[in-house]
Amino acid sequence: MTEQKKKSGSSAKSTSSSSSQSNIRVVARIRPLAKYELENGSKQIVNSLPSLLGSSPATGPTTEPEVLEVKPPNAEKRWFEVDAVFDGISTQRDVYVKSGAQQAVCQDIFKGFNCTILAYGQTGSGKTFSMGTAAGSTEITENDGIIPRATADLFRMIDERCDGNAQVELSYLEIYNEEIRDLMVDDETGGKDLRVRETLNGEVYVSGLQSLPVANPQEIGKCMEDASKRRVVASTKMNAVSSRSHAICALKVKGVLEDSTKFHAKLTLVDLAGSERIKKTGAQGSRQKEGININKGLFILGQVVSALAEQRPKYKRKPPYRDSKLTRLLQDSLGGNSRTIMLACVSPADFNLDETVNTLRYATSARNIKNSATRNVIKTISPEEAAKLQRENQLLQAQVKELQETIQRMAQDASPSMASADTDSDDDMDIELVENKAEAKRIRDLESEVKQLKAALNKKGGAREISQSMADNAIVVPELNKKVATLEEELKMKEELEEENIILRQELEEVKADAQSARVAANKMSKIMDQLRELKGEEIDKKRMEHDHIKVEEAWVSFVFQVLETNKEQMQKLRDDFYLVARVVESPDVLIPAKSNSKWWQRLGNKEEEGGPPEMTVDPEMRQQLLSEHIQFFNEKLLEVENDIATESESLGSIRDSLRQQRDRLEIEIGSHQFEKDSLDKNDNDLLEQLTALLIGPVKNLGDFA
Ligand SMILES: Nc1ncnc2c1ncn2[C@@H]1O[C@H](COP(=O)(O)OP(=O)(O)OP(=O)(O)O)[C@@H](O)[C@H]1O
Repeated sequence: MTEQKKKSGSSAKSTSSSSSQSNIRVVARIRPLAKYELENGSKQIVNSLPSLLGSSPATGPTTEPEVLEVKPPNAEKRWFEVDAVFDGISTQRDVYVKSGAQQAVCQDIFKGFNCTILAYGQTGSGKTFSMGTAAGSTEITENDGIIPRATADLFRMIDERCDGNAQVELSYLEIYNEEIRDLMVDDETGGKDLRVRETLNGEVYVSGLQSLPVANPQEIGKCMEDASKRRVVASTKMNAVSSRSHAICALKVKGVLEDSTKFHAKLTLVDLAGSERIKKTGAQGSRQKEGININKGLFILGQVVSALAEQRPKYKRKPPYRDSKLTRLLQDSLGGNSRTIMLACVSPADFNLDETVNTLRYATSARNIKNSATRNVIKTISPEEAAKLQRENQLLQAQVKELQETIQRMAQDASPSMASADTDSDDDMDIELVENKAEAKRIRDLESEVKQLKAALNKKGGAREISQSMADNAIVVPELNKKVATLEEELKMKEELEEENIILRQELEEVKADAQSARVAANKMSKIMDQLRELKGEEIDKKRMEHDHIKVEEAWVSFVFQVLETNKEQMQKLRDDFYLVARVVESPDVLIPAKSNSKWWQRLGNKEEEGGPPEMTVDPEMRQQLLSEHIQFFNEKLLEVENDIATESESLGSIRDSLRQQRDRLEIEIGSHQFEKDSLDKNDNDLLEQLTALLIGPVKNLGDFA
């Protein structure tokens, strides 16, 4: 069966409805660290905070908000509040029950509310895992996601509450590269590039989308299994089986409950393609084009979410539903006639920090979106009401009969005059008899009118046609009135929007002016930074020169030191010589070695001879005297020189130490100045960029919007 009008949910005319306003329910799921994340050394930085109320067993949706903590290694912690948080050890059942999905399927649908369950998040964050695909088997297993659980519960409830008196129809589509494809049929049989249409009362539907009756979860499982094979998936660096399209599965349910209440509702299950950084996924060629289209659709979705979530009346704007197929089809789920649960899936790894924070930001703002879900139910009437209506009906039937008889009589009364009007020749004669020609024309016109009336009355069902047209008018008039009211409302909204537009433009101008001053400030800052860098450079050069100078001085001191050391050695040698002489003088038997001690020879009163002093022996008395005299002389001299050297080397040593200290200090100073300079170089552009983004970003956004 082809679904001609895939209504987006508003109640049909015959349906009595009551509407309820509720916020979108947002839950978050943190999957365990993936293999690729473990391999690249990622750390877990996203965790659920233990609930103040303790963890309750999964018996129903959570009633108090829960918190999720993001703790980046080098930045401040952040917290996000959502309706429920699931972590790496949460089970598929926990998610189904505590998110509220089970309640939507088992209760809300049977109250006649449209429900949507939508998974959102970065590529590879666990959307498909959480949503799952319908299982072909009867048993639900631990790993089955929301879809198989929902379809199993749906049919169980139909058995319980409708005694089998219900019909379910399934449609399944994907949006791939901004093209809608019917996943229930092969491409060759059509189902490609389907159009989104809108009825006069604003209901959105996909023209030509198949909607197949299904009798049990297994049939759904089979259909979805076939459909999943048609869905576009591919392997990327971040997910071996990455969904490259947004998939929307809808189950339309209608039936009669145990108390004879008729209801109809739609359960929409959405598995979005994941947002992705093209660089991270390594997507190329057609994969890259897919990625861009995926991101575009999700970007518009983000815009719709933020427009709907805006709390400040001044900044409220019309959600841009029409800017993408995805948002047009989700129009009822976001801010419309549906009870909606949004499942935000995130990775726990520091590697995906930016994407996780983005997803959670959207998630928390989506919690502000208010939907107005309408109950699509028809209450059956009481026996008293039925009897009253029956009486009214009989009365009406009698009136109709009476009217029909009157009309018939009128038709018969008209017949004799018509009989005379039937012959053209008689007519001509009568007209000739009438003198006043104008009068004759009037009579002829009247006669033709009567003729037409007679024909209409005699025609089978003529009376019914007339009363039908009256009834139609009765329907058309209120409808026209309704349309006029809608138009008036739209006009009012338009005027309000125009007013808002003017205010926004003024604000835009103001922010633009602010941005201009921000730019000037940024330029100034850049110049100051240049100067600072220059100054730092100069300071480093100065310190370097000082350092080099000290190094030269230190080298000189070391050199002097070395000279002194040499002197010391020579002194030592002198002392040795002296002792040698002393020994010679002491012993009468030892001859003075002539050449090496010529000075001593002279000191003994001898004259220098060619070839050095001859070997000789000396008078012992004289020798003794000389000995003591020279020992004393030498000792004094030696002591003097040794003292000098010691003082000299002590002061040189302390000079050298202080120079070393100065040099070390300068090296440290140069190092820290260099580091500061490098940091200035590195942070300069970042700072400027950040400042510009901070001050100019809002203007850009406003500019886009304007
Ligand atoms: N809670 C979880 N527990 C265990 N494994 C998980 C969990 N969530 C996701 N995974 C695994 O992580 C991988 C990626 O998950 P999934 O395909 O569901 O991501 P996705 O968000 O649908 O990605 P894409 O947007 O690229 O389609 C899969 O191998 C899946 O089995």
